[in-house]
Amino acid sequence: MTVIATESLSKRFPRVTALDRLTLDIGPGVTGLVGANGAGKSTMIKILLGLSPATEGTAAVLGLDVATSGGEIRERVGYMPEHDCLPPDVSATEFVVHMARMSGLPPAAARERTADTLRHVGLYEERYRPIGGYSTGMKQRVKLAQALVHDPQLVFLDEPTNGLDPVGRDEMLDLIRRVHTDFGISVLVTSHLLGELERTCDHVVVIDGGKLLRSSSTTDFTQSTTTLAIEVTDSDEHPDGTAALRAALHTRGVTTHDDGGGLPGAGHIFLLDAADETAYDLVRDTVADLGLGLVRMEQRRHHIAEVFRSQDEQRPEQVSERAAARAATAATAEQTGGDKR
Ligand SMILES: Nc1ncnc2c1ncn2[C@@H]1O[C@H](COP(=O)(O)OP(=O)(O)OP(=O)(O)O)[C@@H](O)[C@H]1O
Repeated sequence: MTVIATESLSKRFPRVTALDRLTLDIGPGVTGLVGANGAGKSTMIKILLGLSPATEGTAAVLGLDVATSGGEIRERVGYMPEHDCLPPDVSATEFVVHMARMSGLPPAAARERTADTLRHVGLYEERYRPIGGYSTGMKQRVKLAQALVHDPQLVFLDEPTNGLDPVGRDEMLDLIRRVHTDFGISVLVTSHLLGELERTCDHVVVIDGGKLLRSSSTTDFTQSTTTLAIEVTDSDEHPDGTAALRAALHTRGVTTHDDGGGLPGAGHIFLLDAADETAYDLVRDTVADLGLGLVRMEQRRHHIAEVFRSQDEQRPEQVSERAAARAATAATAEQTGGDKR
């Protein structure tokens, strides 16, 4: 089943091509639309909502043509805009009830749905306080609630983690995942951070400068590697268990590497290439011979940003330097919990 389909979709402004012949076929579930600032994410959402006409090409949302059925699409789709657009003097309840009424719900149903939705996004206790006194995270939740209150089939969430600290981002990403798992609502969520989408999304679409770089399931992006990450305990006999194990493996002909991948506890973790299962047995036996405890032996998965770095190395003519630099910037920003502004 297709939820969003575009065919050679383009949007040209006088000075810039915001979308350049984008062809996509997106199914149900949680889909991430990722790209740096100015990549064309918000423009795409506005076209899909039927709010802004495409210059060329076609697009359909839930089987409805965006050029002719904008009203019907907006009845069935929720939209969380990127920028702060909330009235400061009213409470979350008043605002969300108002938005529910605008969507056509009768007064009693609007109040009931508002209470349910605010509970779902974790704002139930605060629902009668004026929005002006809310934190950024609470405001993002109000924006999410108003997008969900009319029980849409699909929601567009434009940069919902913007301005949030790492804990707030994790909570928002969990909430987004639950929008799909608890209510069966499909989600299109945009982000400029490649890495945060791999935990949340079933499918990821990457655009750069309005062009499609890749559209794949998240598991295709993050296939397992043949690299093993190993972590062991220290012992009285081997106060640096990691060094002892690496030396022992070295004498048995196995080359190990430092972990450069930012796994938790990096420094105590090292990597080795495991071409086949004998490597697992060798590590297990060597750890046992040394009398150490094995904390972790796991196959590493690719991170999405790494995929772009390696694509750039392999196919420089197809993936622009600018795209790789942006991917790297996004990955760095994410590691430091940074925000784009
Ligand atoms: N109404 C407009 N008139 C002219 N140019 C526009 C207009 N809207 C967007 N653009 C340009 O189109 C390009 C894509 O913008 P868009 O807002 O879709 O990017 P984005 O990926 O959502 O980035 P951001 O997260 O910064 O909003 C940018 O170069 C932007 O300056």
